[in-house]
Amino acid sequence: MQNQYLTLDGISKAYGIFTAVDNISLDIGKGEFFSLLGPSGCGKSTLLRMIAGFETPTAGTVVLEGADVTELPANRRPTNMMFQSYALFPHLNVARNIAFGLKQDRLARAEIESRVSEVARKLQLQQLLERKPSQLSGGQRQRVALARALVKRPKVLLLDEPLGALDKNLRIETQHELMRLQKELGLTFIIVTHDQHEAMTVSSRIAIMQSGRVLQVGTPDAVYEAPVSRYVAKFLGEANMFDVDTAQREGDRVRLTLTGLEGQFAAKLPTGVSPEGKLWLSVRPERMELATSGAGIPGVIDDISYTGAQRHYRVRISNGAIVDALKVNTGDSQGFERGDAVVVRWLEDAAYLLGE
Ligand SMILES: Nc1ncnc2c1ncn2[C@@H]1O[C@H](COP(=O)(O)OP(=O)(O)OP(=O)(O)O)[C@@H](O)[C@H]1O
Repeated sequence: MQNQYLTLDGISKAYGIFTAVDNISLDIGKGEFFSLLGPSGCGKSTLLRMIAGFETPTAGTVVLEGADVTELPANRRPTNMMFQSYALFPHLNVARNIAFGLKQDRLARAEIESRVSEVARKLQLQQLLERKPSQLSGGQRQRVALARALVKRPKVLLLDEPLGALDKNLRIETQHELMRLQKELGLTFIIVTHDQHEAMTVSSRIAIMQSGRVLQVGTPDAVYEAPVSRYVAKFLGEANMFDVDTAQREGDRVRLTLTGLEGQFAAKLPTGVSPEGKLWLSVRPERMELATSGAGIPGVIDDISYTGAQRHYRVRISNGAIVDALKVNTGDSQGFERGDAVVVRWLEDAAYLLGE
């Protein structure tokens, strides 16, 4: 990771007896595009608001560039939050909306004008400065909301579900726009999202949260390829889970038997974890191989769905469970038909041993 820039050390936030954020420690590097990812209510907004200074932690510290900012109010921190576009002032034009925060800070008029025109140029808003928010498209409103946050020249930009209001195509376009801007400006972005695709697309690293805690932190690749638990694996896409009967550790690998299936299987252990309690062997659907014969678990194609780019096979295997296999549509193969007898198998490095 890059240099430690923003450090959260043992941060908690309790509301009465309810703990929304529970003892989180994180190091975020300068220039990172960092995502807080988790389901509704897991505490990601509360954590972001503590970084911003809108909430005070009940325990722990926030250190930015070596300075403890835990008790500093939001307007005195070098952070700024981008709010959803519906928070724009409807009666002010784009230029005035962007300038609003700078006026509040009592900057000189010439300084305000030059900053507004600079940010308008970066966000391609020059032609729209006289318009009111109601005269803009959703995507344009979003850019104004972003301009309003960036014009204050924060060192860390905080974004809480910034693209939630956009339709799918615009959302993808705006994700790329955000990535471009983040690189161009060299700023640190911290984004809150419950959308795993979004987090995977934009982030240098992701923190996956559940019930006020961080379960795993890593690059999109690392968390997808080597999740530390069943929960993380399922949250970041699809995963086949085979019930484990017995597990025997051999270094960073495990020898396994699986419920209702003959023979021995092997899996990797996620780094730094020794899963306990109920265990599963996990294989991603795109790593699942289907063949007509040879070694593997026998099964029958139960259902096929075709999504254009991919074929999704549901295979009923010999212990009665359903296995999902995804195949890229290369156009040159007919694939399998419903009712075909197949064997399913995977390369050993595609399998992980996971606990709850
Ligand atoms: N001011 C408050 N008083 C009491 N409880 C709160 C307060 N703010 C948040 N909470 C609770 O803390 C928990 C975490 O809320 P938070 O908004 O951080 O979740 P989130 O992960 O951002 O969810 P969402 O994606 O739905 O916004 C929730 O159960 C919420 O009800």
